[in-house]
Amino acid sequence: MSETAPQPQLYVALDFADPKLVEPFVDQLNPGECGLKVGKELFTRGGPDLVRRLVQQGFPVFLDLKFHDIPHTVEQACKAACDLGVRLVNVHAMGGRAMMAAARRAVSESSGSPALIAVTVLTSMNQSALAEVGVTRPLAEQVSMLARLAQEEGLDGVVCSALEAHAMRRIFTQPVPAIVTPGIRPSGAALDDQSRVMTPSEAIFAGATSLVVGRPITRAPNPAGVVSDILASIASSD
Ligand SMILES: O=C(O)c1cc(=O)[nH]c(=O)n1[C@@H]1O[C@H](COP(=O)(O)O)[C@@H](O)[C@H]1O
Repeated sequence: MSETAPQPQLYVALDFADPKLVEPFVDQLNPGECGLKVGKELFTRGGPDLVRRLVQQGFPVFLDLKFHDIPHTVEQACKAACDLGVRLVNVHAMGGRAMMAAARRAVSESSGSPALIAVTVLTSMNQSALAEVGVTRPLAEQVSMLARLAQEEGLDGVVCSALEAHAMRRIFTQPVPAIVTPGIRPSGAALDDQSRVMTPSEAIFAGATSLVVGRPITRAPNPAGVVSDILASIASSD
């Protein structure tokens, strides 16, 4: 198991269509309070230089590219991700054991110390969406099965919904596992395309170690205020 840097309790998902919107948005946030998540949309438009700039500004960065490919390709992609100096990288557990082992090798051999986590079942999916892709096992069991595979291959944690966080704590027994939960909605916020959701304080209480929150922050009139409110609400659930 690698020695990884600590993870922030909150990653703000920077799902912006235009990279020019990132700088003024990020200027409102404090690297001591939250990390930033760069996903497929922003990375495809903004590229690695944008990620490097966020790292240079002192933010912990979660490069959320959910690699899912043959083992060699994922190994090389993970090396490239680590070279950017990010704090957290992810792969899809559905890529299988050999793919996760290749990712583990790449990240362990990198000079940085990002945590490597596996996406289990996307938080946008429910039981019937899972059945449509041929998985008839109960959703929670599917999450646990994939998490066990990831744990056996030495990954540092998982991405799952907060509904499964408690079960993940029994699978990842290291002192500081990375149980990263998107699908977080402050009470009353729109669900958007998320299915398996919890509020920030419920998620931390359930065992999540880092929350991923996008639209409830990025679309708010006062994003820094929402960040403060979320951090205050989880401080009492630790
Ligand atoms: O890996 C992820 O970050 C992720 C996994 C998952 O199962 N569900 C999920 O929503 N995400 C990401 O988390 C973010 C959630 O954004 P909001 O729904 O706007 O809060 C998006 O950037 C998603 O790509």
